[in-house]
Amino acid sequence: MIALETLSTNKAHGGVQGVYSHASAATGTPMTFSVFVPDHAPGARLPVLWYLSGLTCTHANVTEKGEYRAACAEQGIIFVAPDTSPRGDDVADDEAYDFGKGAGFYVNATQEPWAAHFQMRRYIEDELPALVAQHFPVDMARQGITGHSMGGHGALTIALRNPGRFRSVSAFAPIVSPLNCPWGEKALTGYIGPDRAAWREYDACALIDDGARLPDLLVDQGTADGFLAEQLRTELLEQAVARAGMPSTIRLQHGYDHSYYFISTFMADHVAWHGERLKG
Ligand SMILES: N[C@@H](CCC(=O)N[C@@H](CSC=O)C(=O)NCC(=O)O)C(=O)O
Repeated sequence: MIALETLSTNKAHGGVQGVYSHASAATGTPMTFSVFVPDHAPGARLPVLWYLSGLTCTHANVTEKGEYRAACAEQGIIFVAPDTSPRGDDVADDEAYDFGKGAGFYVNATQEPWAAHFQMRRYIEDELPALVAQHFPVDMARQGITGHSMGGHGALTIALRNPGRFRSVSAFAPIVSPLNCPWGEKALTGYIGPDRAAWREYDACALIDDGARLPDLLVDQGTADGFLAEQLRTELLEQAVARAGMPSTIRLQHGYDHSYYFISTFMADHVAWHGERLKG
């Protein structure tokens, strides 16, 4: 069994909100994540919703500001929030907020100096699920995934690359095409290198164009989001799902920005949407 250190636990909405740390083989660093486990019958196994956070975040942003616990308690869903990058003094970094620590982009870096620790795809796709399955009462046949901004990009691309693994997929204000926005071009050039063909497995629109499909999809995007026009480019996802004939619900929410005020407003909707698909 992989060792897990409990950093804190607090009773909330009848369940337990915990924060945990472990030594990650994928990143070669300690990694911290949070888990909310609703109250449940002894021996019961609950569905799990993975939430991937955006640029500059740790597990703490959504844990403190995401307002998911009441909805998860009602739906009986375990909510897991990982960090967004490896951390530590020997981990490469960049002065900018959109590259390096806090900006792992859910990729396996191949370029130096990033490759040694920036293996967030492997961490999120393989290592953390195995760890969570060992330590928490999850039913791994009932997984959903969501995320915000860079984390929305992570949720979409991980789900598209792993058909059948997630029964439900949603996103809040996701980066939909790193090939076509400055955040994505900078991060993928740095982590993966200049060959843009190698970026396609990290681009939701390219994955859909290349044949990947989801059973359906929920996206909420605020119209007053300052990143919408240049970075998020929701219209590219609308075009990709239309080309593919892929069922999706992409909602433009009038007047909402990119913050956790927006995320927390629609969090219960997303948890309920996942709950419908994760039942039984
Ligand atoms: N500091 C930056 C903006 C950083 C930012 O807005 N981060 C978002 C995610 S953006 C895409 O991944 C976030 O979730 N921040 C944490 C929070 O608690 O709000 C700037 O000044 O432009």
